[in-house]
Amino acid sequence: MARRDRTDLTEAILESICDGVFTVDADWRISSFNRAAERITGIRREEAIGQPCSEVFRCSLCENHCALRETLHSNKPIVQREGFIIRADGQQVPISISTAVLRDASGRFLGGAETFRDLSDVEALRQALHGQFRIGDLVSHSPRMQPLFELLPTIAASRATVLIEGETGTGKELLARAIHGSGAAPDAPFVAINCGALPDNLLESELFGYKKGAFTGAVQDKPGRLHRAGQGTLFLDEIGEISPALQVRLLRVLQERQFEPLGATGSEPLQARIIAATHRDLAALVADGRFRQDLFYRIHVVNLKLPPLRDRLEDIPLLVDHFIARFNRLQKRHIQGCRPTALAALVSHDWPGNVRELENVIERAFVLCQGDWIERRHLPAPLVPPPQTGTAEPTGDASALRQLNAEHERQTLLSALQQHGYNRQATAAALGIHKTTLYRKIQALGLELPAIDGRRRS
Ligand SMILES: Nc1ncnc2c1ncn2[C@@H]1O[C@H](COP(=O)(O)OP(=O)(O)OP(=O)(O)O)[C@@H](O)[C@H]1O
Repeated sequence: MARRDRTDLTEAILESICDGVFTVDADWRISSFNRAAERITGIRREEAIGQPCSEVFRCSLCENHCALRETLHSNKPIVQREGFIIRADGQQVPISISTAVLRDASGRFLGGAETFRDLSDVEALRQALHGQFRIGDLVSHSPRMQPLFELLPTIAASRATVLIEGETGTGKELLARAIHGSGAAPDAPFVAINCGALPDNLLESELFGYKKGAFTGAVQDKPGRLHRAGQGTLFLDEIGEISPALQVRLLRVLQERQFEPLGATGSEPLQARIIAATHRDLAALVADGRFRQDLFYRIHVVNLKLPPLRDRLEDIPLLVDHFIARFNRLQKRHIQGCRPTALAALVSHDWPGNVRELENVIERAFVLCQGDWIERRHLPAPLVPPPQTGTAEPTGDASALRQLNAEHERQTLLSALQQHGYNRQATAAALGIHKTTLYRKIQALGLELPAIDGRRRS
């Protein structure tokens, strides 16, 4: 075969494989970059060729564990080393890397070749196996949230009215959006209104809308949110705050599935699905006579309860990673994670503001953190109180405290292991404990570590 034909054939093969492939010359500049590499990294070939590979291929291994550098030094290929890259859009993509030295027919050194495989699907499966759930933007791996995630597709497929209960910041609106987004009409409008934020008459006109001339100042028709939600979802946040008069009007709308804008001569059909939410105990409000029982039953058809964050501490590391990834994407930053001591402080906090408070704490840490890792000093004072003096015994339920400490220790160990690629020697050194102590703790806490090369490390 002629030399030119051989080159064309090699190029055709490179373009047809679904793993990313790039080659570097002796100066570490990229000399070829296939189509799959463009897809996985989000960087176009024209932008990549001729650039130093570490500027294009921003990989977690680049700095200390560059596989290609190791191969070029040792002359030995590396097969499927795991790491992640930061795509051009800031998204983190898990990959596995294999490397080889490139030589011509006479054995002359040409450079190196790296192939990399997108492990996003594998990682998603792995997360599913480890009990992580995600619907829309809502993430959790708490057993307390599991029934909710299991029910969600069935609830989303129905048009039943839903009542979501949960403390402030637990994700009620996010859950409502997830139900809407997983339903039959995800592209239909999702219209939210906070019933606790508006005075009665304004809330009424916002909900029902009005016709021109309905009152002084009504110079033109204004459709209400019941109308604007169309065939989508109307989210009534803080439903527990509406006045008795408006409770009656709302009850009629739900019973008759129609509503009348102020000043209208006829009624309009209600097409939207209603999802209501409250941070109050609505049944207690009914018992106190402050919320109508008949309306309660109308909106209580499906009832979902979001547990507070302090009752699902195991979600904190996952949520922290989730928010770090989001802020990295939004702010074009490359923060890698939280140091174990910072994570331990986060797990020990009570979170009265729930997930929203955690999100704010991470956002604040992004402002203060100039390096790659969020540390304890980047957290606000209430989370890192100065060391206690005195010898007073801790008060409260001892078993709850023990449980919290175990969870705290579990998260600290897991995070440290993760940061050191599950290398026990390095993890023990970082934590300042002996390797056998680390091993004992792993056993005692029943930590399941990921299988690597078919072996399970524990
Ligand atoms: N499980 C979760 N996964 C990811 N993000 C979450 C989760 N729960 C809450 N959040 C985030 O926390 C913040 C607060 O959530 P949301 O507004 O849905 O809470 P809420 O219960 O409706 O609050 P409020 O009662 O104050 O109206 C949002 O930015 C949301 O994206």
